[in-house]
Amino acid sequence: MRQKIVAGNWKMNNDKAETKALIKGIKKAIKKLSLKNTRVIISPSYVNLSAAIKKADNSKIEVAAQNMHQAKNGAYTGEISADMLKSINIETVIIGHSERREYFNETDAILAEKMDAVLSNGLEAIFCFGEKLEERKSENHFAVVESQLKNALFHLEAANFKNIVLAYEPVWAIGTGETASPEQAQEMHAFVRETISKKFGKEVADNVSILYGGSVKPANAEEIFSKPDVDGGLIGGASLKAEDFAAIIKAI
Ligand SMILES: O=C[C@H](O)COP(=O)(O)O
Repeated sequence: MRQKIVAGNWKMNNDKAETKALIKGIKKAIKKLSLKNTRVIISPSYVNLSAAIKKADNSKIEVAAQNMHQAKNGAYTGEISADMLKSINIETVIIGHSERREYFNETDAILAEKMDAVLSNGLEAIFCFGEKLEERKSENHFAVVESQLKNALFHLEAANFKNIVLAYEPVWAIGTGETASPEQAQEMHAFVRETISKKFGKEVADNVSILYGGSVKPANAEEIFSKPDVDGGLIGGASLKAEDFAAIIKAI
């Protein structure tokens, strides 16, 4: 079912004490919100996932991982498997963030394997995609996004989309302070929904949540979230301050 979602991607920030303190702050700040049909997700680093789950227990906050390896187990030094995440009660994983694509060479083919691993393990994926600045400037942004979706998702079954959240993150808007305009976000989200509809049918497309990510702040969240095909946000920098994150949640 299509849901409103505000997800915070903490990236490589916050040690254990900071993780617990930030969760405490978010819990306090959102305590009185009704959050009907709205999910709040945070995504701390691997080493703090267990502490985060414990701290977020009995609250409105879900905890997700930022990445996962596609293999079941084996000689992959430094990597984390689905079984390991499941063993600490993680149910959601971010896949395909542009920083993983850029700095860790995660290709569409690898991301397709990661999606298979996430879904076959009964986990939920927040699948990220989005064009780079030069691709937008050369007006190739729709083609780039279409190919990212095709290459990583089009081998899946329609039923898999029950466990997929999409996150459009134009790379030029991540951490730059430059946000896609609400119109640009809406235009791309509508295109993504149409692309999903053509391949998997209207019901799947109507029910999938599509988040926008890229310099979402308390000041611009409401306008971006007001667009009909924008179902929420994947928040980086502004998710690291409880008041800012709470203000973005309120904006939904
Ligand atoms: O995953 C989150 C995005 O990379 C957005 O980051 P940002 O809000 O700091 O621009």
